[in-house]
Amino acid sequence: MKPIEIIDIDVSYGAKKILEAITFNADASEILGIVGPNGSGKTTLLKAMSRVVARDNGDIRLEGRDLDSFEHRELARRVAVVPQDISIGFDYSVRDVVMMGRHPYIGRFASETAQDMEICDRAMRLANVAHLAGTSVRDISGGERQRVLIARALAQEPKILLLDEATSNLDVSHQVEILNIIRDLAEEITVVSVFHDLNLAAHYCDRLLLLKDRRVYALGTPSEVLTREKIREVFGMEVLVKSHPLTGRPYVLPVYMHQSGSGGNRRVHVVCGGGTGSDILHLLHTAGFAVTCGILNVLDTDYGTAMHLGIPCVAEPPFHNITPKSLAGLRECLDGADTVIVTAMPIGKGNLDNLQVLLDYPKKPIIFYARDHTARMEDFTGGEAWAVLTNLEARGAHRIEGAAELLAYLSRDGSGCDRTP
Ligand SMILES: Nc1ncnc2c1ncn2[C@@H]1O[C@H](COP(=O)(O)OP(=O)(O)OP(=O)(O)O)[C@@H](O)[C@H]1O
Repeated sequence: MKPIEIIDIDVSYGAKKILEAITFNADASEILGIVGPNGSGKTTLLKAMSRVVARDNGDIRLEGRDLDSFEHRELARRVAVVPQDISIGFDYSVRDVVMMGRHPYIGRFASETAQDMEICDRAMRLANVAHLAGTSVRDISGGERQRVLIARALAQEPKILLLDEATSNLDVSHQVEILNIIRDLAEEITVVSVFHDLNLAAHYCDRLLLLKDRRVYALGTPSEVLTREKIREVFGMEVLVKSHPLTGRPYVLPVYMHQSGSGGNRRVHVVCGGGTGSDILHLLHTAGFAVTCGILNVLDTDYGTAMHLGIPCVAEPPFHNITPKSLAGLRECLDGADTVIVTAMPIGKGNLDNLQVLLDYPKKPIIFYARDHTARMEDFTGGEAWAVLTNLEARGAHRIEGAAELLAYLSRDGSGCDRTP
């Protein structure tokens, strides 16, 4: 029996449908993260799970029992909520607020027992607010208030803890401290938490539920849910997803670029290597060019960038010379390209073929690209390559320095491609 099962629920505010056909369950001893854009219904889902808002239809089962069948105090002994709104109306002390978590256990006319006090003290210690016990909640910071509400939820000794962005007001060290406490607690209870920070969600959650357009868009492990494609689809944001070097969990790096759309799907092939092409691979890809690249070694930084961006790349395994098969792949890319960009990079025997092939394309517009003045072709290119580059330059290939200038050039006449002198 699952601690909580949500079966095909719809939730509305008046005539406005907020959630539709939501189905999932949370396992014992797991942290399930709810992620999704602003307004996608994350808070509403938590409210439905704690019976703060009613569902239109569908079932919610707590320990196999209909959520609606629980008497109020009975429910409060099982489900605790840390809300997004951390305002506390009255002039209570921190200890009073945390002790409210014991109300479901204390009879209406009874007073708190030594055991209640002990649990309350422990909750305050865990949430690092014990030193504020006698202070009014009006006289503490937003982050401290958030920790007080976490302590109140812990004092409730719930089986299911629902957190609505419960660490959003905390500084980074308190965020990690609280989430580590919650991680430890989750060995005994079920935690369902809304996260805006996808990296915290990836680190702390066993599974993620991604909401989009009122529905469950994805449900699975952080690696299954936090993919480039899904994030682009749901958040409309270009990101790189890498594997955290210490934990192996995914981490998400936003690509802080506007989608200019100036590429108009025109085709550009980039000959690069050693990280000299990564900036323009991003730039051209996000600008809407149909980019290909290679030939690259699979250990090359630029190869990694191409793979993260989903750019087709002709590649060789480590420590291999360029094979006829790869050369054929390169020719295929060059045949289809409107423009070829060669980045300023060291060119030795291993990658000289990349350049020599270009001599077979006398009419193909070629740009020698350097990221900035510190990366000039002269500085980086090996002697043997120089003759090829000079030859290409004599045929009209020309130099561009800086990504902005490159993009401006490619966008200038709608092609940047038919300017063979
Ligand atoms: N009490 C309410 N009455 C009417 N509409 C509401 C109410 N509360 C929320 N909404 C609307 O429901 C939608 C979902 O809101 P909800 O707060 O669940 O989203 P969310 O994903 O938690 O958003 P955020 O990421 O901004 O916190 C929004 O369009 C919101 O404006």
